[in-house]
Amino acid sequence: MTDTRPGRNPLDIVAAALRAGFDVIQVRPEDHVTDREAYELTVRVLAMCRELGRTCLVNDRLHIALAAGADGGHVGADDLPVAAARRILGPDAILGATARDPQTARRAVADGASYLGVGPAFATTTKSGLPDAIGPAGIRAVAQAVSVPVVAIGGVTADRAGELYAAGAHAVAVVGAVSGAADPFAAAAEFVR
Ligand SMILES: Cc1ncc(COP(=O)(O)OP(=O)(O)O)c(N)n1
Ligand SMILES: Cc1ncsc1CCOP(=O)(O)O
Ligand SMILES: [Mg+2]
Repeated sequence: MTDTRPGRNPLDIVAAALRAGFDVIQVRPEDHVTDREAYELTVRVLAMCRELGRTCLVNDRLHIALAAGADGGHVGADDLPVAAARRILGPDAILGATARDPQTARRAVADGASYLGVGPAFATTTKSGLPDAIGPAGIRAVAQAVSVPVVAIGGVTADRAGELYAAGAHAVAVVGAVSGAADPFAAAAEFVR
């Protein structure tokens, strides 16, 4: 996931992550990023993904996903409802939804989510205002409740990704462990390894 915090260089980090072998990039423009900036970032990330046959999603701002021609989007509790997001993106797009418990997860899938982002798996400082970490057990509870892929998110490090896969995660989503690393390529490669 892109890191648009001041002082970070999202494009360089995306390039490193793709070179290391990440399959999916989610463009996640934070609130201070204008639509124009988010669109331009998405167009550039999408071009990098297309060159390598990787997938590009856009968080929250589905109009930008559509305008840029991205593969889909992701919505959470403060964003468009999943069913509305599905109507906007159409039947074939990838649509992720955030869920922290089995009930929300089942509802999101019934409403059209094609994968679920589940967390925070562990404590994180990347996003404020999050509930307590749910740990591998929380990931397992959701993974057992649905048949779509579960993506564990929040405080994920390469060291701890294995616990999440063992709990039923299909993938992990990462911001800080790659973007905050002294060597983002090496950090991303460690995840892939
Ligand atoms: C893969 C994935 N999982 C969860 C989220 C979080 O979405 P949301 O809860 O809407 O929070 P923001 O990312 O919008 O701040 C995600 N983006 N991706
Ligand atoms: C957007 C979001 N939602 C739950 S945790 C999180 C941030 C993930 O970032 P990091 O990988 O740095 O903990
Ligand atoms: Mg959101």
